[in-house]
Amino acid sequence: MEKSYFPMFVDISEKKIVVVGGGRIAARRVDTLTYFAGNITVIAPEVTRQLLELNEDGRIYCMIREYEKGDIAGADMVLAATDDRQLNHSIADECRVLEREKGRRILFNTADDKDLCDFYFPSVITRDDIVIGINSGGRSPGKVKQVREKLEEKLDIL
Ligand SMILES: C[C@@]1(CC(=O)O)C2=NC(=C\c3[nH]c(c(CCC(=O)O)c3CC(=O)O)Cc3[nH]c(c(CC(=O)O)c3CCC(=O)O)/C=C3\N/C(=C\2)[C@@H](CCC(=O)O)[C@]3(C)CC(=O)O)/[C@H]1CCC(=O)O
Ligand SMILES: NC(=O)c1ccc[n+]([C@@H]2O[C@H](COP(=O)([O-])OP(=O)(O)OC[C@H]3O[C@@H](n4cnc5c(N)ncnc54)[C@H](O)[C@@H]3O)[C@@H](O)[C@H]2O)c1
Repeated sequence: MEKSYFPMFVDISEKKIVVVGGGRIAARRVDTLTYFAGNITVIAPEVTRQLLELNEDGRIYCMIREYEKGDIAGADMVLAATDDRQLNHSIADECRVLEREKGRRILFNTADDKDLCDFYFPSVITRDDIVIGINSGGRSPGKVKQVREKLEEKLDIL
């Protein structure tokens, strides 16, 4: 049976979030996360201008260097979004080892392999107190984007 993912609205305001990678996808996700979370670290040798600005404003903390094993040790949530598939996968393994050996509970997401994710990154619309999350269970991310754009148009005329 095809799985569907439950839209659970979770308090991540004080969770420690580590994002590995600082390109287009990481920047898009960090932009969304800053609305919900106050403890975000980005680790990458190269980061987008948008991420640098968030760092300068003190909204996130950027470590401008390559990922090193152990960087995720204290994290509650980890997003791997590098263009190095092997690295993304080895961070997934590192999370699983920390869980097994240290009893840690880390929510892991990687942008390049839906089968390794504990959760999927949603498409998000925020309007005043309303938060809308959209997801297709990993089957149609392109369609999810279109639905978000259509909903935003409708909300704009309300
Ligand atoms: C919602 C959004 C959030 C965000 O990313 O911010 C998001 N993907 C978005 C867009 C998008 N993704 C892709 C394209 C180009 C192709 C196309 O057009 O189809 C576009 C369009 C674009 O970028 O324009 C390619 C892609 N996506 C995934 C893989 C890997 C795989 O399937 O295994 C690959 C191949 C990568 C490769 O080539 O290696 C996987 C995932 N992408 C997810 C989320 C998760 C649940 C998705 C769902 O709900 O089904 C999931 C499962 C896991 C995760 O990443 O959390 C965002 C729309 C935001 C918005 O605009 O509102
Ligand atoms: N889930 C999605 O929506 C989606 C959509 C398109 C692509 N992708 C996947 O996401 C990946 C990233 O895409 P992008 O467009 O952001 O790529 P990008 O090339 O813009 O960025 C890659 C980032 O990874 C960083 N990086 C590389 N090696 C690193 C290391 N050793 N340690 C830390 N950071 C390192 C780079 O410095 C850079 O910041 C793609 O390779 C693709 O597999 C996912």
